[in-house]
Amino acid sequence: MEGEGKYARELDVAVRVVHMVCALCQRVQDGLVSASSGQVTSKDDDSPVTIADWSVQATVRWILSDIFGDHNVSIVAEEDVQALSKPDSTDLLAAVVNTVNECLAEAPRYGLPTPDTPLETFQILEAIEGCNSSGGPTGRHWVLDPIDGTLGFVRGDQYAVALALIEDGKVMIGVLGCPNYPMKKELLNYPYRCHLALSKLSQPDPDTWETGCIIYAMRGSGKAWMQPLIYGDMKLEWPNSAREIHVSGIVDPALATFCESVERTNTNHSLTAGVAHSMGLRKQPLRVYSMVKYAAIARGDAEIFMKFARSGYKEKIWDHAAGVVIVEEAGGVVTDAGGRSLDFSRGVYLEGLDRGIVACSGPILLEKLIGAVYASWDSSNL
Ligand SMILES: Nc1ncnc2c1ncn2[C@@H]1O[C@H](COP(=O)(O)OS(=O)(=O)O)[C@@H](OP(=O)(O)O)[C@H]1O
Ligand SMILES: [Mg+2]
Repeated sequence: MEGEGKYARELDVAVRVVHMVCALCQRVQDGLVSASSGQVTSKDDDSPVTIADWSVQATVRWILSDIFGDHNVSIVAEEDVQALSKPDSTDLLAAVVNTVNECLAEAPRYGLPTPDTPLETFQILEAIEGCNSSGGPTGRHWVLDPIDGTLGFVRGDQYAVALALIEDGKVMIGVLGCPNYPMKKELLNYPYRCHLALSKLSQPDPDTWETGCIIYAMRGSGKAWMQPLIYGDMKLEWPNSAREIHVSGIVDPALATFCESVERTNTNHSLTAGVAHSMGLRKQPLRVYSMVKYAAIARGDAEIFMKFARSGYKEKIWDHAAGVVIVEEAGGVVTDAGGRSLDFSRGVYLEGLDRGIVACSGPILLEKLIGAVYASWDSSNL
């Protein structure tokens, strides 16, 4: 099991807290999908943010600070309090305060501490603001994407909660909560809403893992693990049916599946189509929101992931850290398009990235993929 090693305590806490906030997210997503409007706010860059983004960030900060000590915890995370502090955001802020307190009240079921009294608004704002570290080459930094794939989240589709721990510039542990990624991989092939409609007709069955999963790994263990999400009144009992996961053994491009971003603003679909053609991939791309794509590679449900953002866009560490260590420990490889490892030591951004990010189930496919990127690059219109 994963219970040994320098980061055993951190991993245990990280897995528990991700389980807990996934339940929060599912409640909010159910509400969003059935509500008509008014629950999604736009940030200054026009990207969407919901009460779940802030609530997850505040909850994770409170738990990590309580367990490891406020002054020992540095967190690099996606959200700030700007939109939440506007004069017309009172209802939004009240909803966040409620959501965080509801979630923390459940903490003992996850083996986590709970506050003696509900947190006050200022404490919750402080917790969100307290995640403003910018990482760097030395020391320990937690990296959190409270909701990765916010578009998928608001559309009732795939999203992930991603928590990683970086020490001295290296990602040492990664946890991905994928509440809408059940055991059956076929379900990734069509919008999650369809599955949701079907599964609402019956109670989730833990043996078929219909409720989604948590995936995690510790650097150097050579292992990656998956647990089913708990639901209803269940208590998180370690090891919670954990099972080891591994990347796919497929090396023939004709049999390989590649996955990529849904939104064409986030990746260049015509470039990836050219690369796919050049390396002999035959299957249709699997377009999935969020870091669930890394989870798909680690679980062996897909063999290749590519992301080529438009030039000028800088990738953030919270969109990749957890996924990278999980894929690597599950037996896969993640590099930039020049075959170099991603550098998590340079702050909030993945500086020095050569064109884009690729992940493969192994070195044979990676070599072919990088060759195909070189062959396709000049004809792409980036
Ligand atoms: N222009 C642009 N180019 C590239 N990447 C961008 C861009 N804008 C945003 N982002 C970041 O991409 C994150 C979502 O990536 P995905 O691969 O999951 O995309 S998609 O949702 O499937 O379309 C997304 O994460 P979330 O904000 O957590 O959803 C962003 O951090
Ligand atoms: Mg993200």
